[in-house]
Amino acid sequence: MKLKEILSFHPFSKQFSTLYDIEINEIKMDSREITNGDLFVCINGFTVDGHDYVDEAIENGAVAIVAEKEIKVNVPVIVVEDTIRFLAMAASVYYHFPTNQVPLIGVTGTNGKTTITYLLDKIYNKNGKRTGIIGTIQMKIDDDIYPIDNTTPDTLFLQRMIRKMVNEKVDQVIMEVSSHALDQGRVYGCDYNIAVFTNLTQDHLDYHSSMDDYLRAKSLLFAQLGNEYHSAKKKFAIINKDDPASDRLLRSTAQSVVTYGIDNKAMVMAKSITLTPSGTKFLLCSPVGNTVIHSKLIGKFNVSNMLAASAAALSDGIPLPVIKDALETITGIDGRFELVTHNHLFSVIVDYAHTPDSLENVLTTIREFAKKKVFVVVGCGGDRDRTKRPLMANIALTYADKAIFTSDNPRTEDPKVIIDDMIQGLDNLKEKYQVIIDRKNAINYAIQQATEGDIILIAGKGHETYQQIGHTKYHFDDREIAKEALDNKEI
Ligand SMILES: CC(=O)N[C@H]1[C@@H](OP(=O)(O)OP(=O)(O)OC[C@H]2O[C@@H](n3ccc(=O)[nH]c3=O)[C@H](O)[C@@H]2O)O[C@H](CO)[C@@H](O)[C@@H]1O[C@H](C)C(=O)N[C@@H](C)C(=O)N[C@H](CCC(=O)O)C(=O)O
Ligand SMILES: Nc1ncnc2c1ncn2[C@@H]1O[C@H](COP(=O)(O)OP(=O)(O)OP(=O)(O)O)[C@@H](O)[C@H]1O
Ligand SMILES: N[C@H](CCC[C@H](N)C(=O)O)C(=O)O
Ligand SMILES: [Mg+2]
Repeated sequence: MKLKEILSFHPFSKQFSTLYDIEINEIKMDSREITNGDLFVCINGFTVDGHDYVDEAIENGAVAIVAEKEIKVNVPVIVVEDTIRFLAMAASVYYHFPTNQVPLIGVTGTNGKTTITYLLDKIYNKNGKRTGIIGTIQMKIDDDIYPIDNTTPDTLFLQRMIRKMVNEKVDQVIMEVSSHALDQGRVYGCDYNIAVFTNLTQDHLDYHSSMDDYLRAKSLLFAQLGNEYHSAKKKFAIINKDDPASDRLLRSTAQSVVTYGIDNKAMVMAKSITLTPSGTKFLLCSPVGNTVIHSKLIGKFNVSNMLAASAAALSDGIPLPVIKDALETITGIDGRFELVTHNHLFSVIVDYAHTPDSLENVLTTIREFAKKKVFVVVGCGGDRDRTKRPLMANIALTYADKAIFTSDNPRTEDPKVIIDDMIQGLDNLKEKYQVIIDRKNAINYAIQQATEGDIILIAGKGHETYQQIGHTKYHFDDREIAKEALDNKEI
């Protein structure tokens, strides 16, 4: 595509029309990925400033540069106010506006995003639609899997992947939208037809300056739904009335709203809930009818997730019996409340709880069914919100009989310092916890200690198949380690 075409959205694009008749191979934001004929867009990031890599980009073959300041080089430089905004618009143009060509659901909130995207995936599949998913676990088109690094990828990758989905005739794209992505403009230009809000509880306060700032980021998804009622897509905001943030989000959009809730009056509700160790039963009540759901998913929080998915699907006109069929077919989500198979008389559960609220939800659920002792093996991620560490340790000790505090992904932090953050002020509860820095040893220890009827929760890493120490990811899978430990345990 010609550079002047990429620049067509620019407010002063006419001034480029004769100047920039250059053919662009691809748009790139990383100098290391530049090959001959690419356009390099300089992003001033959190770690480094892309403007410092212009020379490298040109050496690698960049034929033009987009920057926030004048740079003296021997290729054209287009100066813009905000390169992040430019990048998103340019990517949309370059990939021919893929999100205008396929319905797109965005799911945001602290917990439950991945779960809801997989519930929606099943519902749309049961409704005869081909789906594409983008989120924490992977990117997926039908059953083809593509690994991704972030829950919500950067603009270029995102637009490219949605273009791929459109080309492969996907009928519905379902994606998680993280607060980082909203804040960093990774989803600028995405044309959503449905935006779903799960809940807002503490996380990411290393990144957001306050809970209010965190909520502001989440609200951008709802603002992005737009104010016009005659666009090509019918648009709906799906809001959890059980969360105190719901009012603020409701006010962020002018589009139609569908509310859901368990404890507060909403349009889509769950009534007569029965929670058991092997599943959940509830009456799904909606404006188009009621139906009983027998689900294999465990815990009240998963009822909330099922309501969110149902509300979104109902707003899109999917019949209630299809929704029921899908919710009843799903046996579980990878690494979420996943029971590790065993021949022992105690249970091992691997779960992705890595926030105070999710840990509390999972542990209270387990506590309700536990007949004997509950063990929890848990750590906190490095280079992430430090203030959630003592909260998570407190929750572990409140609901479990014994906690083993260990490493999650330490990243560039000293794992011992992370655990010290967790256990600060807990000296009086020393007999209730053990510190074992090595996660494998911690899991082994818990499994050795457990006896008949006990439950062990291994929290924080769920589906992850790596442990990140420093900048390196080593193979590590809680489920594999637990199975190995179970095999070695003498009965
Ligand atoms: C804090 C944060 O969000 N950082 C994101 C940010 O990276 P950054 O600002 O540090 O980038 P940088 O390294 O400073 O580089 C700046 C620019 O220079 C370029 N560069 C850099 C080096 C070089 O040699 N040449 C070069 O051109 C880079 O390509 C980039 O364009 O922009 C990158 C590209 O979009 C992201 O991949 C990166 O996510 C990092 C990896 C990350 O860990 N993010 C986490 C916190 C995150 O986003 N998590 C959420 C999920 C959270 C949740 O809800 O649980 C997610 O969506 O995954
Ligand atoms: N609705 C919910 N409310 C509270 N906790 C939940 C809810 N749904 C799931 N959880 C807990 O949160 C964990 C993560 O769930 P899930 O992966 O669906 O959330 P997520 O929002 O995608 O997380 P991430 O921010 O890491 O992408 C689960 O393993 C479970 O412990
Ligand atoms: N998307 C989350 C995942 C956290 C998972 C946990 N295992 C950790 O490493 O802290 C984040 O990047 O904060
Ligand atoms: Mg997720």
